[in-house]
Amino acid sequence: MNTSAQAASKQNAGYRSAEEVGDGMIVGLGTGSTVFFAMERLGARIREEGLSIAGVPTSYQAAIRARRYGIPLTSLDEHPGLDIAIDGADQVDPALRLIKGRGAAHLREKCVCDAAERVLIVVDRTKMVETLDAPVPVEVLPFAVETVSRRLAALGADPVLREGVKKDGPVVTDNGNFIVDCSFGAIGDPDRLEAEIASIPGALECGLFTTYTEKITVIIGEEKGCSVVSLR
Ligand SMILES: O=C(CO)[C@H](O)[C@H](O)COP(=O)(O)O
Repeated sequence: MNTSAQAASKQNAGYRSAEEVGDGMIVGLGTGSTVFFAMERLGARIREEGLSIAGVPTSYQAAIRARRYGIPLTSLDEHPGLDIAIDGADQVDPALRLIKGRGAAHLREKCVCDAAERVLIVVDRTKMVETLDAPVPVEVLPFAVETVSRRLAALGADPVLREGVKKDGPVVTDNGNFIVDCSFGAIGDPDRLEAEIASIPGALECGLFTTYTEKITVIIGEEKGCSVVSLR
């Protein structure tokens, strides 16, 4: 898919997801280029229709974007139950299991996903795969980065500490932790792998999302229009 087709697909998915948001809702706001289109459209609905919502941002980047689009912000402390969350993904399999975290925001994104009644995942078609096989990001307590990396290697990964692009040294997340990217190749049993990673002390959260499939709706943006997939 060329870049302009991909941008149009992301925009269509993002805009479509914003139409699912109703007056008075508390909305989880994911991180990434696709969900930013959703925020842009939500901002337009606030201005044009008087839509009244508040968003819980999953990163500094999401908070900055939401403010720019005029979306009032709140927190999980104030709203531990969210009506809906909108987020992107790096890969989606036919059972609606996800790999997330290219933007290193998956720890907060998982908290928001867990707190939401419904979750809209906005992607372009390149993200839809038969088998999850992208590197799985793991947010790691810096104190334990070596022990966690050893345990991840024992699970079959090739763990790589994520380095900054416009910064020397490791990427530091919004929570003050490191990211270790783990290539496992094709992941035969994502549910088990997520549980195994969760059992490692110091591995704070991984980018596999396997337990929310029943409340997820995937909006797949196409160059023209969208298709919608859910298990319900
Ligand atoms: O998980 C994420 C950030 O942690 C993003 O949602 C995911 O990387 C998709 O991003 P994009 O919409 O820019 O392709």
